[in-house]
Amino acid sequence: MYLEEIRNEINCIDEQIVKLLEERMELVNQVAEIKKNSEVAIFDYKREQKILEGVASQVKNKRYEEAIVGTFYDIMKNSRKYQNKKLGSQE
Ligand SMILES: C=C(O[C@@H]1C=C(C(=O)O)C=C[C@H]1O)C(=O)O
Repeated sequence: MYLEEIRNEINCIDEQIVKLLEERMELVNQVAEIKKNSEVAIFDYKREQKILEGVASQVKNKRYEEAIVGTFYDIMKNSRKYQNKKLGSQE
């Protein structure tokens, strides 16, 4: 495949990822609403570790595992950043 063709495929995948990330953030926003009215902390280390372990076990090609797990780590870091901003925390 030529560079342009490969990049077009990447663009299609990116569109799907953006759509799914937006859906994920809608749910994160709902979680934040619940946290706002309770004592539940924004950061849940155990939950994040479980998610990362689950992601690692789903990756079929182990050459990509580090990159994909790292991506999910960043997704959750930004999810927390969003929640902290929404809830006005200094974290
Ligand atoms: C969304 C939550 O808040 C944080 C972000 C998470 C995520 O983006 O998946 C998971 C755990 C928490 O550290 C949650 O508590 O479920």
